[in-house]
Amino acid sequence: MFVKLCGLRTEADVAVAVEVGADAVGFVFSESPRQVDPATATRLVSAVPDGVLSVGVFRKTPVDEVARLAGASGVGAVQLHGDYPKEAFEALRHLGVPLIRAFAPTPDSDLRVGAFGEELLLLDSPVAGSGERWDAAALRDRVDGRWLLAGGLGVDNVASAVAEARPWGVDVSSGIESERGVKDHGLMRAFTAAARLG
Ligand SMILES: O=C(O)c1ccccc1N[C@@H]1O[C@H](COP(=O)(O)O)[C@@H](O)[C@H]1O
Repeated sequence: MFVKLCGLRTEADVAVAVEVGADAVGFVFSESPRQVDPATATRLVSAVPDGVLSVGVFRKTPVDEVARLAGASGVGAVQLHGDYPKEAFEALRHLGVPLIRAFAPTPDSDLRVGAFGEELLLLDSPVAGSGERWDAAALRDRVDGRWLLAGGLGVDNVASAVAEARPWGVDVSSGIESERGVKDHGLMRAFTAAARLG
């Protein structure tokens, strides 16, 4: 089970994520209570060791700005969250890093991994980063391959959510916080362990 811990803001957050065995860590570049400025992001990315994927998370940021920020910070992957069209993924291909297509699925969504040229699909609740739980059980018959489940996951529900939806991995932000934007290191550890129980 691939585990991504998202919205990290301090070096201590990164150190704990690495220690508890996260596969990926996310840094939010766009407007959010978890936003990190470019200099902080660059510093945090450089603290992520080989073998752990550092992901730059973007929502509503223009694509040329995404390219500039991702390139300058050295992130190992780019997550485009929301309504980015296929052309946005094509425009970022030159960065040479894996792209993650993240959105809230509707009955009409194209759920084929790679449909927009992405390496990973991330299916989330309607309001990204809100901690809102949603019913993802029906997805297990609609999507397969390298896809991450996100949205309202926490220590108490991640194992059952994984059993129901059968994702390749999980992603979490709110469920590992003591307050919005502040990571709880105990919850980061407990979440990572719980995600891998099933
Ligand atoms: O976490 C944010 O503030 C955020 C901002 C902009 C785009 C995506 C964001 N987070 C993503 O939301 C889910 C986690 O949601 P939850 O808080 O666990 O419900 C995850 O994909 C994050 O990358």
